[in-house]
Parts: sequence; C-alpha cells; structure tokens
Amino acid sequence: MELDKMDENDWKYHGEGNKSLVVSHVQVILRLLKYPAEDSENPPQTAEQAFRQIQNIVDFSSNVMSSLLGEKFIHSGEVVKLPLEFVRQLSIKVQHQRPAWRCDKVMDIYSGCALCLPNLTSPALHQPTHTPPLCIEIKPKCGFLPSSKHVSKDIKTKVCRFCMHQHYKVANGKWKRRSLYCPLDLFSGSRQRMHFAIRHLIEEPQNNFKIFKGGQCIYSSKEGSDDSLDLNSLLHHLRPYFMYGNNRINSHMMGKAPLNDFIQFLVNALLSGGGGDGGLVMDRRGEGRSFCEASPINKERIRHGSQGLPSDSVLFRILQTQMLDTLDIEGLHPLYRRVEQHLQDFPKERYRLQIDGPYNEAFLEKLQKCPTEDDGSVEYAVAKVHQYRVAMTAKDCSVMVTKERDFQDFLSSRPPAFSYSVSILDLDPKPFDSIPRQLRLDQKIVSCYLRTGGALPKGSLPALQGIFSAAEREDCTLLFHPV
Ligand SMILES: O=P(O)(O)O[C@@H]1[C@@H](OP(=O)(O)O)[C@H](OP(=O)(O)O)[C@H](O)[C@H](OP(=O)(O)O)[C@H]1OP(=O)(O)O
Ligand SMILES: Nc1ncnc2c1ncn2[C@@H]1O[C@H](COP(=O)(O)OP(=O)(O)OP(=O)(O)O)[C@@H](O)[C@H]1O
Repeated sequence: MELDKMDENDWKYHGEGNKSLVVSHVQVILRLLKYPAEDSENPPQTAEQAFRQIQNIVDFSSNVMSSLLGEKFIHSGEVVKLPLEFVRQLSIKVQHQRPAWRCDKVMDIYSGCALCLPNLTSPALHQPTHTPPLCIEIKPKCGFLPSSKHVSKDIKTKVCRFCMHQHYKVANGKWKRRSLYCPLDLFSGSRQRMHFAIRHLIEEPQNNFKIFKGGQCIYSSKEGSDDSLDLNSLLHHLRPYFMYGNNRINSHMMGKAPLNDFIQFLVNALLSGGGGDGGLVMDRRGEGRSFCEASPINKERIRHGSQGLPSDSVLFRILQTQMLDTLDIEGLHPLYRRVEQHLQDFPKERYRLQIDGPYNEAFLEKLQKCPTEDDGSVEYAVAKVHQYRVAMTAKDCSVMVTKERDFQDFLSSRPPAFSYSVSILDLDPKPFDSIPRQLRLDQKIVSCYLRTGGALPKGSLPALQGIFSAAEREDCTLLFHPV
C-alpha cells in the first residue's frame, strides 16, 4: 500500500461496529475510529492520542489476547498514517452506505490514523479458486453462566446474559424481533446443540451473524428493518459450496441440504484446531451447569451428551478467556472502586498499574499471576480488573470462518477436511472506565427480565421462523454426516 498514492475510489465500504468503520481494498482493510457525532467539529482527541489508541489495540491483540486465544487465530495488523485529504474524501464516499442507526457516530477524519489488517473475507492471492471464498462471521457473546458467590439474583445462574439481554433489546427497540440463539448451546461442544444454535443465528442474525462471498456481505440483518431475510437467495449462494457428490441429490431434504451441510461445516470448523484437524483433548469442566433455561432446546431431547470442546478449538480458547471473569460484575465492581480510590489518592500510579496500557508482557503477567485470595491490596484489585477487561474483550469478539471451495468438493460425498481457516476479530481493549457502565447495564437487563417474567411482546419472534420444519427442529441429527 503506497500511502502517498491513496485514492478513495480504490476503497469500498465494508462494514462497521460501535467503535470503528471498515473499508476494504481487495486484500486489505482499513479500520478507522469513530467519534460521537456531537464531537465531529471538535475531535475528542489529538492525532497523537488517536495513534496511541490504535497502537494500544495492536499491542493488546498481539501481546495479550494472542497469548490467551492462540496466535494462529489472530491478525493484529499495524497502525498506518493516511493522507488527511484521502480520509476526508473516503468519509464522504462511504456516508450514504452507512446504516442509519450507526450514524450517531462519525468517522474520524482528523487524525489520519487507521488500523490496517488483512481482509479476511477476500481470496488469498496464492490460492486461486473456482468460486470466491465464503466467510461466515459469528459474534458468539458470553458462553457461560456465572457461578460467583457475588451474584445477587438467582436468575443470572439460570438464564444466560445473551438470552436475558434479548428481552431488554426488544423492549428498548434495538431489535424488533428476538433471536432464539443461545451462546451456551454454541459453546456446549455438543454437535446437536451447536447445530441448533447456528440455525437460530440464521433465522435472526442481528449483529451476531454475517455471511460474505468474495468480500461482499450477502447475508445479515438489516437493522431496524422489517424486511424478511431471503432463504432462497441464501440457498442459491450456498449451493455451489455445499453439494457433495450425487448421493444426496435425490434425498427428500435436497432443497435444504446445502443449508444443513453449511451448518455442519461451521460446527466442524468451530470444533477444529483452526485448519481442519480436530483436537483430541476435551474440556469437561462446566458440564451440568451449562444449560440456559431460556434456550428453546429441550434438554430431554439432546441425544448425545456433550464431550465438551476440544482444547485447541477456537471456541474453547474464547470460552477460557471469557471465564477470566470469575467474580461477575457484581463481585468485580467493589475492586474497581478500590482501584479508582487509589488512583484518586495517587494519580501517578496509573502508569505503574498499567491502567491504560502499555499492553505488554508485564500486563499479561499481572493478570496471569493474580493471587487466588483477596489480600486487600490494590495489586490484587488491579489484576482482577485487568482479568475482567480481558474477559470482556473475549465476550465481544467475533470469529471469522473462511471456506475456500476446491474441486475435490464436487467429487467427494463428504465435506473436505482442510478447506477452511478460522480467525478471531475485534480484540480491542475495553477501557477501565467502562466497568461502572457494565454494572448499570447488568442491573437493567436483569430487572427487565424479571419484570416481564421472560415473556416477550407479540410479533417479536425471529424473522425466518419456519425455515426449519417442526420435524427438523426436533431432529437435526438425521442430517449429520459421519465424522
Ligand atoms: O455490553 P454488550 O454485551 O451489549 O456489548 C456491546 C455490544 O453490544 P451487543 O450486545 O453485542 O449488541 C456492542 O455492539 P453493537 O454496537 O450493538 O453492535 C459493542 O460491541 C460494544 O463494545 P464497544 O463499547 O464498542 O467496545 C459492546 O460493549 P462492551 O460490553 O463489550 O463494552
Ligand atoms: N480483518 C477483517 N477482514 C474482513 N472484515 C473485517 C475485518 N475486521 C473487521 N471486519 C468487518 O468489519 C466489521 C466491523 O469491525 P469491528 O467488529 O472490528 O468493529 P467494532 O466497531 O470494533 O465493533 P464493536 O461494535 O464490536 O465494537 C466486522 O463486523 C467485520 O464484518
């Protein structure tokens, strides 16, 4: 990338989240910071601070998250300084493609800083394929129920945060329909439960599920819209990738066979070590308390008990990192207050305690060497806060599974074993100051759920409810390929 020859016409709008806007150019993406729209005249930070913020993201990803999640899944990227005129023109160019509900924030056009990363949705140059790669992005969210003694509401140990949060989001109009996806099913390691979880993501993707083909987003929720999702169009896109051999073509399920093969492909990728080779060591911790009472899956109908997640799988690594939140926000908040008080008394300690970085090996060591018991020290409190922030990042990251379709797919009656890669995105550090907001949100979510008794307004069921028949809902194991 020649920075002095940047032309906005070479770049296209790719997507955005709450904090950043992404533009793509074949093999690379630029991830630019966003600011609240009211700050658009006066940027909230200087160019040096913006550079530092993005360098912190790179350091956090490469020195901290990479060690916890596994290097093979991570692309940390590098900070680049772009010509300001290019950034201004780019901002004008992409504006009309941005979803209205994200326009409460504007793209940073003042610092010229951005994070440059490989475009995970684009074909690798050295691997020319017959069809463009298919990429599936899943934001799995928190995959366990808290067991901390600090949890004050029993419901938090029975219904997972995502399922409770759905009620709050529908009640507040963030989404019109509820998703039946439950992260505890996805993280269960049970193929049957994972299969159901992915079906529910397809039915109501929200911001948890997207499909890209050749770099273009072909399936996602249109936020705030009533448009129903087009299953036929999805099947049309999937067919070239998921029609193995002839033996399935006459089956009664033929119409939806690509969809079931697609789901099974995803289950395999999520259970594998990242390149097709399933790990053998299983994690059995947490079994028994890994069911969410709000999940639509009937416990009694689960045919095969979970063997747990293979220890080298992407989901295992994410779950282990999420579980660094051992105290729950209710147990963590008093420790946050201890640190906050200490910083008020000794402001210069902020740097030694690495509250805002640097995110280096010493930071990682602080959180890994945290004593098991609270000795009343500020060091203990800081280590727990660091652990919690790392867990927050793991609860908010996304997994990208990329499938390259090769010729072998057509000839074989089974899915090929080595034709995909798995990456983890969005590994930004969560600010120290976000902890009080976490506590307030937790309280709002729980009280909303208790107030409504877990009931939702009429008409708030998923957009594609009904893409799977009653029989399919009861039994997805019929469709499994042998593994
Ligand atoms: O708090 P949550 O669980 O709602 O997560 C927020 C996400 O909402 P979600 O529920 O996934 O729709 C939220 O996603 P959306 O903006 O809703 O797409 C952000 O990822 C937010 O992170 P940050 O503040 O931008 O660093 C996330 O905030 P953090 O809690 O990670 O700070
Ligand atoms: N390396 C990448 N390759 C391809 N697409 C990417 C890449 N990084 C991000 N994206 C796309 O851009 C979108 C927005 O990026 P990202 O999730 O990092 O934004 P964010 O603002 O940090 O999100 P959040 O709302 O979780 O804070 C992603 O959902 C994904 O579709």
